[in-house]
Amino acid sequence: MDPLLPPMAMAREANGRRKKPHAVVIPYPMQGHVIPAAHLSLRLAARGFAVTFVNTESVHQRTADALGVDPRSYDVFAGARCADVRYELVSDGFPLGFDRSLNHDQFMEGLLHVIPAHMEELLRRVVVDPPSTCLVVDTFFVWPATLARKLGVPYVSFWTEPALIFALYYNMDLLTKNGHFRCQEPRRDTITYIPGVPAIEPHELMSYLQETDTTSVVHRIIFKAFEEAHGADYILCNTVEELEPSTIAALRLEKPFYAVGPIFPAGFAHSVVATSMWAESDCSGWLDAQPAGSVLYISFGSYAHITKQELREIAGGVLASGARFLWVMRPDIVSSEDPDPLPEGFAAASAGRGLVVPWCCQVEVLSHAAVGGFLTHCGWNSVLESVWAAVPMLCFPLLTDQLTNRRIVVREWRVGVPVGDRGAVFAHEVRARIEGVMSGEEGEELRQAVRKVRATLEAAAAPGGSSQRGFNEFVDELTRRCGG
Ligand SMILES: O=c1ccn([C@@H]2O[C@H](COP(=O)(O)OP(=O)(O)O[C@H]3O[C@H](CO)[C@@H](O)[C@H](O)[C@H]3O)[C@@H](O)[C@H]2O)c(=O)[nH]1
Repeated sequence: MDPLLPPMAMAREANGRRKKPHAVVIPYPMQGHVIPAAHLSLRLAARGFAVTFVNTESVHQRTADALGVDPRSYDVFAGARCADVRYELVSDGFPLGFDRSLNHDQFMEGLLHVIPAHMEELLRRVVVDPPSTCLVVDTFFVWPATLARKLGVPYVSFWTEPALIFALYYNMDLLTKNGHFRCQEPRRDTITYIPGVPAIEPHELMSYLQETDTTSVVHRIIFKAFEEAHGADYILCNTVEELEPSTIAALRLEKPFYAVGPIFPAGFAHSVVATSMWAESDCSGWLDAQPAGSVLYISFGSYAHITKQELREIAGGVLASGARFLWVMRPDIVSSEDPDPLPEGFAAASAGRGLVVPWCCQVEVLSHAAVGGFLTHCGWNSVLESVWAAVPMLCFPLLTDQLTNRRIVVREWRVGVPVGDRGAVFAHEVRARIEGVMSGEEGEELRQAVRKVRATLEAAAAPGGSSQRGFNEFVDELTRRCGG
């Protein structure tokens, strides 16, 4: 009996039964990636996998700090006691006190050049029985196919964004060949040649594919990560088959591709795992006191920054609209060096109808009856959560997939409206859009549309639905391959 095997696996081996398959789940060390990976882990554990979940020491420390608990004795999965999830930590190469938000590019260089060595060391320790193990690793990492091959285990590439985004990155060579990417003067006409992808405009591409300087550290990460994705054995995606059928069908010609979304906490608004990297303010008392559907929820996620000028325009629009609002003002939203970036006088001018907090439990807020609209940066988790809560969106994408996600929200599903672009967002437009969504006829149409998309998500997630079937197929395949 191998003393390093998880206890459940040992018990089964001793009983002479099949070994449990072992999934090592490694999220990208960012909030929007850790949350779905944690819930995916619980799902895998519920289906008979022994799971090892790997957080970076930094994410771990921040989660413990957010909860006010001692990081030395804390396990993110402590609240999910019966789940067979072991919790491991790995260094990302930087000291815990290093400000990864302020020093973004330096941190990214670490993810490109330093973390792979730490991951290899960790995996050599936790992959004790390669035939029963698979790596379920975030697609944005630059090492998983290479390391999986070295260790003799399959690489499941976990994609936390829409299939559309995966397809565009996966086919960067086609974009390059056709002159839409990686050239000084990219073509501006519609892109019609990516397999399975409906016609898409260049300005709807992810921000990194719109940039002409492709030497940035993020570009280098994306190029390497998708080289690795080409070597993946399986793709697991937080999307829904019915919402992206042609794209998923085309990707299936390349790889086994499983659409298993939306990946949420089991009860949606209440999670048994604590994943927040900022302390959550309790907004329920304030929300309880607001009329149904009257509150605009505003948040730009965990990663992107906005400029002070953009913030000023948005704040001006929010004030002028007269709407009630709950605004998540992440302490580094402009920069860690400017923790209070709202315009002077904003608090006084909005007293009595607005609440500004550094962080909250977003799924709980979106589920509250008082919330009637979501001004969002269109991070994919936020989009899925907003649809699930049947809340229409006002879209102000900041970077990366968010620009493409806006197209899905506004043009494909018609469950949201745009409110300007980077560097071109204006208070009068923000005001008009808020009024339209919160109280106008437009809002009613959007609410009807969002209920329809929600029904699609719900059907996919229900027993017998496409995402459940996809997950079952994935579990069966991995159990067959890793079940000993
Ligand atoms: O006050 C808050 C704000 C956010 N959240 C949660 O944090 C997550 C944020 O995820 P997301 O909306 O996807 O935004 P980002 O944090 O910006 O996520 C990154 O990761 C996503 C998934 O890959 C990408 O789609 C985004 O563009 C990328 O910036 C969601 O689950 C929210 O519920 C909270 O719990 N409280």
